Amino acid sequence: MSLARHLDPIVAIATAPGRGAVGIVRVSGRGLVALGQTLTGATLQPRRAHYGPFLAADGQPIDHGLALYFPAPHSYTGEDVLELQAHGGPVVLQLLLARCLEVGTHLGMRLAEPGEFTQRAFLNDKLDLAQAEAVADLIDASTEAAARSASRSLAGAFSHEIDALAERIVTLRMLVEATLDFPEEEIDFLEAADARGKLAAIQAAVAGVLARARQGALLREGLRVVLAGQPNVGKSSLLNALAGAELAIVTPIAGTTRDRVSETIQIEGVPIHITDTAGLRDDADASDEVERIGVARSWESIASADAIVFLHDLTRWDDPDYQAADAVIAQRLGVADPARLLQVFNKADSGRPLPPGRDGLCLSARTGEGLEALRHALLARAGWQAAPEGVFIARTRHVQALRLTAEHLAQAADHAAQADAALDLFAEELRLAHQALQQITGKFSADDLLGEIFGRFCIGK
Ligand SMILES: Nc1nc2c(c(=O)[nH]1)N(C=O)[C@@H](CNc1ccc(C(=O)N[C@@H](CCC(=O)O)C(=O)O)cc1)CN2
Ligand SMILES: Nc1nc2c(ncn2[C@@H]2O[C@H](COP(=O)(O)OP(=O)(O)OP(=O)(O)O)[C@@H](O)[C@H]2O)c(=O)[nH]1
Ligand SMILES: [K+]
Repeated sequence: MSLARHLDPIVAIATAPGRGAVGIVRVSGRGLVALGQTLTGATLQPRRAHYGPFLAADGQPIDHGLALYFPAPHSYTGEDVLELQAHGGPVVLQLLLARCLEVGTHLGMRLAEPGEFTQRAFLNDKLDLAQAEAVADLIDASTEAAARSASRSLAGAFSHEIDALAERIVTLRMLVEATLDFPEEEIDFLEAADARGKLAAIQAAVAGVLARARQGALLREGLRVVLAGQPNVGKSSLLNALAGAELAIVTPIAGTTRDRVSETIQIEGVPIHITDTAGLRDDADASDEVERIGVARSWESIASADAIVFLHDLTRWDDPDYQAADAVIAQRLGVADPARLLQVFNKADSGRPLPPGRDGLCLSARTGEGLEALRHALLARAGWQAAPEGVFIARTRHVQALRLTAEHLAQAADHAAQADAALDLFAEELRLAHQALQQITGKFSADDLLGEIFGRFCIGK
């Protein structure tokens, strides 16, 4: 992105759509002193709230509110930032937005694209890429633990770990590359500098960060669980019992929306997206298109689920029709990876034991007995183990970059282990490991990656 382009002032409503006590219109760019002057009729002091009118073209106030001016580089974006904090009505905010565009025409003022304020913060080195992503993850967090972790990542907890690893790889690379210039010393180099020992220590550190990033990604993405089973086995009752006081904070983001067939709960702060697959049984004789689509969706959620809870009814186990219908579902679920399947027997309060020859968890959605065991089984299936305090938020992208780093380091170790170790190959693997690691903080990244990351932000962020 050229310098000239990211100096174009941008403007957006920063607060959520709809009515609110206060609403903010935010501008970032250059030449904002004059803009503030025209809009408020006053000379704004840096970083000091100014109360007064926001003026329309005819000199009449659109509203009275607080104006805040942050001169570059000491602002969120690193550019001049002007905030108009008005009364939070949609019409007031639209009028202010239009007024900013009007007054800023000669500056090239335009509406901001989603994530563009944060993208500018990234381009101006206010935030690295992992921190910028954490901004979005903080806003989208559906549990308290996810929000706390995102906040830690935003403050730099994750980035610092990555930078420290990168630093250690750089030190080793410098040693190796210095030696490459003196071929006669190559033979002794690996011994003298304890390159193998240093590499092993870095590998261990990468493995540690990778394990924590996996936990962070789990906090962000959550676990997708599908409830499968015949009608009346107690799927809804189980969902309600699990939800109980543990409903995650529900947000309007696609996928965490609570509706008839899907709900997000939390277990130890891990978001658990549960989908009920009502209608599973009927797909063979689905009577209409709507039903067929419903059934197809059920199978889609099963295909993409991290865990499938196959629920059975202990009180009907002796009924041959019930068993036959269960077998049909079992057969269809059998195509799914058996490691994802949890066999769960409901209505244990009836006093019926686990059917002979069957393996699974017995519980009662009615009394709550056995629920704790199910919660633990779900978390274990997810691979959750960390205490939320030590966790930073992370994304699949980060986990993949760390895996790639670990692979290149392992390759480097292989080269170093050979009797006639090829130092140039060793050096090349270290370079690739370093590059993979830097993708996380965006010090090495492709433009299309940036577009993809910032394009998913909400408008005004
Ligand atoms: N009104 C308002 N509230 C907000 C934001 C905002 O843009 N406006 N934020 C937007 O996301 C978040 C806060 N993020 C911010 C980050 C840095 C700076 C800032 O002025 N940084 C300067 C000075 C730092 C300092 O004094 O220590 C700098 O980095 O140089 C401001 C807001 C949340 N709350
Ligand atoms: N005794 C006993 N009855 C239960 C238990 N859980 C659910 N039930 C009863 O079983 C019946 C069916 O429960 P639901 O939760 O509606 O079952 P479902 O699987 O969601 O049913 P569909 O929505 O038709 O698929 C209700 O009468 C519940 O009260 C339990 O743990 N013990
Ligand atoms: K039901």
